[in-house]
Amino acid sequence: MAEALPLQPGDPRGLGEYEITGRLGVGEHGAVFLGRDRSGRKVAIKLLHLRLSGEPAARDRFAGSFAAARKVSGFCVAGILDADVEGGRPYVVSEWVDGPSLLQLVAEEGPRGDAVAERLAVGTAVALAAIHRAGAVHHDFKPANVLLGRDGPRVSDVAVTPALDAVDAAPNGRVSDDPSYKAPEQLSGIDIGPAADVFAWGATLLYAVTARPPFGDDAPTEVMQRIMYDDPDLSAFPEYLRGIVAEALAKDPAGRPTPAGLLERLLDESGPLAERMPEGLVAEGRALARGTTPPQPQPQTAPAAPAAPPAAPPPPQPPERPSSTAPASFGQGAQTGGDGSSSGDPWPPEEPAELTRVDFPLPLQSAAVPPANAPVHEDAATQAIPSVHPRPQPPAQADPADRTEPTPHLIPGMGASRDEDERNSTAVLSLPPEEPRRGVPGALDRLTRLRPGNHLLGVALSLTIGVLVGVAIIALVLLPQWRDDAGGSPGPGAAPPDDRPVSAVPDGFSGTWKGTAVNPSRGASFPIEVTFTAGEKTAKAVYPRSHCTGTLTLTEGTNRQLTMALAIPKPCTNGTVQVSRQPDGTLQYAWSTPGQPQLGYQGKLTRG
Ligand SMILES: Nc1ncnc2c1ncn2[C@@H]1O[C@H](COP(=O)(O)OP(=O)(O)OP(=O)(O)O)[C@@H](O)[C@H]1O
Repeated sequence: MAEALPLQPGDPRGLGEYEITGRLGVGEHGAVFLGRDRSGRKVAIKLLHLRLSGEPAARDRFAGSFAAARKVSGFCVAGILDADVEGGRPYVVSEWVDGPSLLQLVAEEGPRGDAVAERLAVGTAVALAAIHRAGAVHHDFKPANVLLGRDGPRVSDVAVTPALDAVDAAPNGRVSDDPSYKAPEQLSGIDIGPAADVFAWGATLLYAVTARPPFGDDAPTEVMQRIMYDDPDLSAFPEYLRGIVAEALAKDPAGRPTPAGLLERLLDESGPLAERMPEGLVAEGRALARGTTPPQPQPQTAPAAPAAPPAAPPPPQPPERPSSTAPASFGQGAQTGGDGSSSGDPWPPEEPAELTRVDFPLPLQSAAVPPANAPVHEDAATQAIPSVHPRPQPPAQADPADRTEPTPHLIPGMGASRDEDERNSTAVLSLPPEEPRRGVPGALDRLTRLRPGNHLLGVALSLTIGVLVGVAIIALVLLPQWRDDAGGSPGPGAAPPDDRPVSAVPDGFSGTWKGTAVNPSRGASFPIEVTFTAGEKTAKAVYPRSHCTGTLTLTEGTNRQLTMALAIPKPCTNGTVQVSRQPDGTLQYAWSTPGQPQLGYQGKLTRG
């Protein structure tokens, strides 16, 4: 690969004090040129697609974002040398790195082996630790920004994204960006901090060992969905790296190690990596892990590395011939471990492993647990046990046995005390106060006020009234409820039908419903199909784009709204679903999972 491509018509020949000599490439934020400073040193100059407003505050914010980044020193960073925001087109000058990006190398030569993975892991963790230690963040760490110099990996584009964010030129989570290496919090826009770089570190390493985007290569919305909910397959890592990468890819930023924490683990005395890394890198990494001043950057030459290759960056080589120019540690050349044994990619280069599609074996969230206070409907028989109190339930009434006021007995002479009997002899045959009188026909009401001539008549009247009251309760309260539970429509005058509880899917939900759910905070959307059958306790949920079919199980519901637990296989995610009938005849479908409201999505489904 040539050092740089020729300049094109329209490319600048100079920027400020820098002479432009060639083109290194074009990224999303602008073209990168090879240049020379006054001393003749080669530099990389990124000319940003950005016109800052004349507003001084925006320029200050933009320039300020580089202030911390310029303090970053270390052998694993392509250091920021200069940033100009005064001219018509801002540009950022950084150290030129003689080598391809990790993206280029893996795209051309396939997945890297264990030795490269571990060198990348340590080198880039050192870079991130140095960046964070300087008070900066990267926020666009990805394979394109890991440059493979002849002496090790170097992280480029430090502070460019935060600078653009500072002037609202690159809002986080923008759907047009490739989200593959963004952390969940960057997609949701909540709680974005240095931990996002650690997530990107894990995702970038996964790309290096699989040659596949860590969360698939579908549409950005699908990728975002997987970043938010799914754990990628890490089986391509050697065991000693797998656990560390898994922690780096934790969905919750608070659950991720810091770069210093990564280094502590990676360079642990008892671990296998330290002795395979260049001494200078180990010293720098351990100092960063301890929070002490790192030693002067040392070249990252591996302890027993083979003779350094020629200076030119590694071209994509045809497999027939060895790469004489590839970086010793990253290209096709053999890698040598600290013990002198070959621990790197062998020559001829290993065939890219027959990789299965990146898999997402475990849904993030376990099956949703219904709220603790949610009534658990058992079977239809127990559900049908009559309750004399129509729902919504009134406050629980005390057991009559606990009352201080004795309840008048229905049958005169059977009161709790003599006094009571006397009271009852003149004013009884009323219903107990807890029994609602509504629904008792007027004739019965009058009957209850009759003074009985003797106990026999009283007993007869009481029994008659009791039976009639029971019949009335059954007719007015229980029958409509039974009809509802069976999916029937409520009788006239039964109120309010929509809020009546059900233990099975009511008629109104019956059929197949289709629509699209969206997560507005992530700009993600995906189609959903749900099929309900009246009288069933479960329904079928299909997410066609992700090829998932799940089961919704009713946990609680009314004629209008059902709360259901969604059990669905990977790559989709379990959760709690609420479906509610809308006045316009549609269904509102809302998915959620406890404690993570930003992950929720919802949408309107129509029958069909
Ligand atoms: N400091 C550098 N030294 C050598 N080459 C560089 C340097 N910085 C960038 N490049 C090269 O320039 C090209 C474009 O880099 P750039 O950073 O713009 O890409 P990107 O990261 O994909 O884009 P963006 O960061 O804008 O999304 C890449 O091929 C990269 O290898």
